[in-house]
Amino acid sequence: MAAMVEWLPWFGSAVASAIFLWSMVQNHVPDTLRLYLATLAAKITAYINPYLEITISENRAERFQRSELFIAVEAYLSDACARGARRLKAELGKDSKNIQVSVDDHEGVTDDFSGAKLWWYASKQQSKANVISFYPGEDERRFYRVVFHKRHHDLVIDSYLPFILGEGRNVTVKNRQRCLFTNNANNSWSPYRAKKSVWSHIPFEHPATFDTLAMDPKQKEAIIDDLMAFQKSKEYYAKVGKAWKRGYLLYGPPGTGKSTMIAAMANFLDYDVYDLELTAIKNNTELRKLFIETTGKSIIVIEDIDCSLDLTGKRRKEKKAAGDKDSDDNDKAKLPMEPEKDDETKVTLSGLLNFIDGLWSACGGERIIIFTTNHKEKLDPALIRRGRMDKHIEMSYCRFESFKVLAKNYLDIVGHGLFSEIQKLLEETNMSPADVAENLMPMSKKKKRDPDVCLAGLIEVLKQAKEDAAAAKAKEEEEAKEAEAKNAKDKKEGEAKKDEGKDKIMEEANGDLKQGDE
Ligand SMILES: Nc1ncnc2c1ncn2[C@@H]1O[C@H](COP(=O)(O)OP(=O)(O)OP(=O)(O)O)[C@@H](O)[C@H]1O
Ligand SMILES: [Mg+2]
Repeated sequence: MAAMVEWLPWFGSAVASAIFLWSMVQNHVPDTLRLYLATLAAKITAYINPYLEITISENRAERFQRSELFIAVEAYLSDACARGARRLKAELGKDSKNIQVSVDDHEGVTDDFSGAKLWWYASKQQSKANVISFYPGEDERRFYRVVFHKRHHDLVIDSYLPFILGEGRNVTVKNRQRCLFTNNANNSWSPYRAKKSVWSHIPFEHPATFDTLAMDPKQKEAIIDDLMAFQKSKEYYAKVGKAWKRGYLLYGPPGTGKSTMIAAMANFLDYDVYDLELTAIKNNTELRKLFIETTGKSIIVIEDIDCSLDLTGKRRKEKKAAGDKDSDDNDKAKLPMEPEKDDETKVTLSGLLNFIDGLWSACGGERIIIFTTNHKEKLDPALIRRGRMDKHIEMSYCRFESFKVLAKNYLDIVGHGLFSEIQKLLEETNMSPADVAENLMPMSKKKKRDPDVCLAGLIEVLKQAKEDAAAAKAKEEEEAKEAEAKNAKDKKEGEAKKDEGKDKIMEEANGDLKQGDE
């Protein structure tokens, strides 16, 4: 069938070309008759061969670039139709460990679309250009050709090819090697280097998933639902005129799984991760450049936002207004000709807000922004108000529900005689999942992870933590009491001094009055 599809258009074209050539060689035939014969040849071709063909070649006009449509067709055919093909070829995907299977050259594949039948085949031809190539196969031009009945012309152009482009892009995204990007320090940006040099990247291979994430199951389910709703809401965001993005604030004590949650989200959504180090950015312009260079289907992360952003402008002004002695002294110390210090970060709150509000994220859709912090209360309310950070997620200390997930992950157990004691202790102690997990890892001498040993060890650690917490609390209370007592004493002494002063003034006044009477 594939061979027939391949030769059918050729046959029609050959007949038409023969007629046309014959007319051309008959020089004595007048022009009008030649034109008539050419038209006739085209009509005969159409009559004999009612099929049209569209060729999608690999190379774009710009050199060394593959046509996006070609890549999409390749991906689409390998995913949707390749099962019908008998000859496939396998290659190691670019920048990836995945093996990618596609339709082999000269192999035909059929596809159905809205009642139309389409025949695809892949092929290649030698480049006619006189170029010496250094790599084997470089002078070959690969192409895909689709053949269909001419009555489906409009359907194929208006619906089928756009459909293939969309589907192919989805498959390409699914098959790509996801990456973890980090921003380079400004001095490594170069106009001569590739566009992406503002970010460096490595393959993203974090194993965390929502199954391995220890947290309250209801909270976890709500987050998964939220992410799924976001992913499916392209049309909704377009309808309400909002950039297709969502902001999450993850807050909680160290070791409660904020970074792990980000990895789980990226794995769940199949997104890249851009880890933005604000302290390496000099100003808002650089921030903008970095954001523009991010791609869709990505999570942009700013970890420990309270530490990395001084929320400059506003806070400095506030400090000065309050007569901040340090900053005044610094200003005075500066010599008039001293150049401005250039290396401190000048990313401002408003620069960041601009981005979050959609100005910069509007250059591409499907992005998630995540801030993490250990101190939510330290953040400027403007930064985390709903609408900017749409969802605030608290990552809390390990309670029994979270512990059960860790026990399943680390020890492969869902129940144990020591669970009830651990449950009680976890309610009475604030221990992070990171610390609990650490105690579930030790191996026995037989190089095995023994649940009895690990859980008994965890109980000991929890008891110790409980005692430490109680001792710390008692100490705190004692210190508070001492401070209170000192305050009360100081107050008493102050009042006594005040009374003494008053008595003295009265005595002096009385003395003055007596002298006056005399
Ligand atoms: N909720 C959790 N579920 C599963 N593992 C966790 C969880 N919390 C912590 N861990 C384990 O502890 C380690 C540290 O956790 P993680 O880096 O996610 O904490 P964090 O909240 O980001 O801490 P920090 O505030 O210090 O950045 C992880 O590698 C993971 O193995
Ligand atoms: Mg972290």
